[in-house]
Amino acid sequence: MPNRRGIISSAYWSSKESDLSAHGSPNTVKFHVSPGGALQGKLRVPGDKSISHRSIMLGSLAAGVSEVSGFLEGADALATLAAFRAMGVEIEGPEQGRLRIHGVGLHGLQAPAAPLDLGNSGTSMRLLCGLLAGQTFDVELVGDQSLSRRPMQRVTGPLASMGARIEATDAGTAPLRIHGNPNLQSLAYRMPVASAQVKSAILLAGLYARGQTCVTEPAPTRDHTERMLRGFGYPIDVSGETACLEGGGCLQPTHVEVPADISSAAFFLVGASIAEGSDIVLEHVGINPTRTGIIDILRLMGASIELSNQREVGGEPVADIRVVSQPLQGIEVPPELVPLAIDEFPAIFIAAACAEGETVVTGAEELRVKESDRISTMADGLVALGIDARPQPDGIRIRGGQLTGGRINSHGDHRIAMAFAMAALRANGAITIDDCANVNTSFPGFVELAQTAGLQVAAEAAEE
Ligand SMILES: O=C(O)C1=C[C@@H](OP(=O)(O)O)[C@@H](O)[C@H](O)C1
Ligand SMILES: C=C(OP(=O)(O)O)C(=O)O
Repeated sequence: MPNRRGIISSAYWSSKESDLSAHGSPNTVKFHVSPGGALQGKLRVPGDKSISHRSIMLGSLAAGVSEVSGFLEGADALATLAAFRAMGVEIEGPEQGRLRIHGVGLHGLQAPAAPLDLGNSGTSMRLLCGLLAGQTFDVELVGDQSLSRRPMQRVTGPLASMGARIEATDAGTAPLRIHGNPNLQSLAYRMPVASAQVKSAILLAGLYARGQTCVTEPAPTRDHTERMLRGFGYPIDVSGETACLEGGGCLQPTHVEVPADISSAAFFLVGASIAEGSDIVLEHVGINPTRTGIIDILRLMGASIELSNQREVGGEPVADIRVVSQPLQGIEVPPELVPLAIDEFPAIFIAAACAEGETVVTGAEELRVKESDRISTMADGLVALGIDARPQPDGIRIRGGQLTGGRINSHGDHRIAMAFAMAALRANGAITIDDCANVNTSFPGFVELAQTAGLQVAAEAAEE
């Protein structure tokens, strides 16, 4: 409950937020961030969201008990977990990031009694479209207001050519009704958009299809599905930009160790780079090369980022990352890095606002169809803080300058909220950020961890 000063305890967050985000909640939480300060210390951010989703999905389809450690207990991954429980999978935990999933095998899922509510999570909805297309039962998938606006045709289209029958709204959005078809055809699909969600949805449908399903991507995207299928003993052939698998195999249970999420670490990479006097180490962060665009982009801007203790954990590369503050320069972000940093642009735009000169991002139109339109939401917020930020159809131009204090509407987008919280490190006045409840979708405990590191941030109950 909010206490007398309106500060919200973490217990209140964890008990309430998944409910709130799952139902297109009113604006119930705001962040108040005092200006200035520096980031210091050793931090471990929560588990990787993409890998956490996939651990539930593949663990549920395996023939036997799998264990997961480091699982992200955020609302998005918990929505996936609840969906599989509703389809008859026994899942013990999460208890401090540990789960025991009693996998039911490829053909053991049962019809859920009610629509599956995936809250704010695009990954859950798109991957489930593929995984559920070949079942023997029908399912309805629903989400919050933001998820109900996001394009689903990119998965329902290719899945339809495999024989999937998925009804959507006229706009191609959720709610989705999946009519299970146990006789899916295989597919060779060349994706028009660089999207790991589309690639994964088709590969998951391919598990149920007769013959070989192949997906070719226009540029590399995160490959956690491919790596984890291998970890579950499922043969998958990746050659160049094409991944292929045969349907009808069997997943063997395994132990998935989820590394810390580089997308959550990104806020601290940027915060420590921009705030003079900062020196932090982020421990045990996943550095899969399909996710490290943020490191490459910040280094091109002049950031001081060192990796140490590089190792492989459960099929994924991991490292400790040290960041020391450095003056940044504006750059033209190489378009080939865009898919490798796709979720990190809200944070990168804050780095750009603190850099000397202009930063130009192109080839990033995908940002317009995330939890919010991240190009216009970020541009509006930066302009509100006195920065020259010009949205373009496929990106943005940002000229670095002095950030002022001000009030930001995050439009319920977790990454916008956290990015602007870090901006306060370089602002000359306080920043208030509205509509922050959804930070819990990807980063439970953000406020507490950021406070520990030195950010003067408080979560407060918003006046309703
Ligand atoms: O596969 C995944 O886990 C994800 C893929 C990306 O989406 P797209 O596939 O739409 O680029 C990313 O933005 C999302 O946060 C997670
Ligand atoms: C885009 C994101 O997630 P999703 O697509 O799963 O909602 C994100 O976390 O930034």
